[in-house]
Amino acid sequence: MRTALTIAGSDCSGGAGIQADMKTMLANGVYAMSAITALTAQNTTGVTGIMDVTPEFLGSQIDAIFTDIRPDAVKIGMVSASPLIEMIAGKLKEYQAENIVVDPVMVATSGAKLISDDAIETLKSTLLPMATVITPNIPEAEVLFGAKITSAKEMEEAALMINKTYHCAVLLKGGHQLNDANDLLCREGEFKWFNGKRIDNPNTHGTGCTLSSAIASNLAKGYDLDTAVERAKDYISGALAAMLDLGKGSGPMNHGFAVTGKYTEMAEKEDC
Ligand SMILES: Nc1ncnc2c1ncn2[C@@H]1O[C@H](COP(=O)(O)OP(=O)(O)OP(=O)(O)O)[C@@H](O)[C@H]1O
Ligand SMILES: Cc1ncc(COP(=O)(O)O)c(N)n1
Repeated sequence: MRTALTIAGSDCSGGAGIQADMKTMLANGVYAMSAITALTAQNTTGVTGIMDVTPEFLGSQIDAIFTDIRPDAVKIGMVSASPLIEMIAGKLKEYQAENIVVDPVMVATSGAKLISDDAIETLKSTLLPMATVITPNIPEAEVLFGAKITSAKEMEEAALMINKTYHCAVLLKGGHQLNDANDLLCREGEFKWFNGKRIDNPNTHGTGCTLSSAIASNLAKGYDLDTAVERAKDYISGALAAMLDLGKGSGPMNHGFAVTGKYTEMAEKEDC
């Protein structure tokens, strides 16, 4: 079985972060592992607390994983502080990790800031250049681009600049701000649009985490980047279309929509 690692923060309410990543990896048929960067106290309405792990303990988790079960792909999500980012970059270099997907998480859907300003600079100088692909949404791409993005044309300008500056492929997500379902991949100066069908679902907590983990899972299985993105978009569309409705705010998706069989049949039959 192929394996994938998520290095990210925990979302105790289960819709984003490590929890979304591992559900996504399971649903996409790979063995999921995690190195936790921070505990968050959050739910669908907001984040009430963040407790970072120490860089040393994060390093110990990554060592424990790579010295035993080598991941075929690594997804990196919320990392709030520079020393944690430096630890991740050092360890991934040491172990020559492959298929690195960086979701440059900066602000939660609920509005909470999940990264410090100096950590953004460290992210730019250390982790982005190591990535196979990075997956910013519009506000994150604006931080990397240094200007507002208000149209598909400006998405192309921003993606090209980010691709050239950080020497990594960029999947710029149209997302909630611009066109919801249409994302732009820029690799080696070439563009490819992935046009998804917009699903009318207000429950989008964890969409970014889910998409990046689905891409990592498909890279782990050996698909090329275009195919991995195509399959990841298909998966997230299914998870959104399942129309789960939980919590008082922007709720989580049903990551298990395609997981069917003996152990899920009661929930399917009785809608419980
Ligand atoms: N309503 C929707 N219908 C279909 N696809 C969507 C919809 N909303 C988002 N997506 C897709 O979900 C993926 C995640 O994009 P999004 O821009 O929501 O990420 P994000 O802003 O980082 O997410 P979040 O911060 O909520 O975790 C993208 O592929 C995007 O096109
Ligand atoms: C631990 C963690 N990581 C990432 C996100 C971003 O996800 P979203 O923007 O959907 O809230 C989050 N809320 N929590």
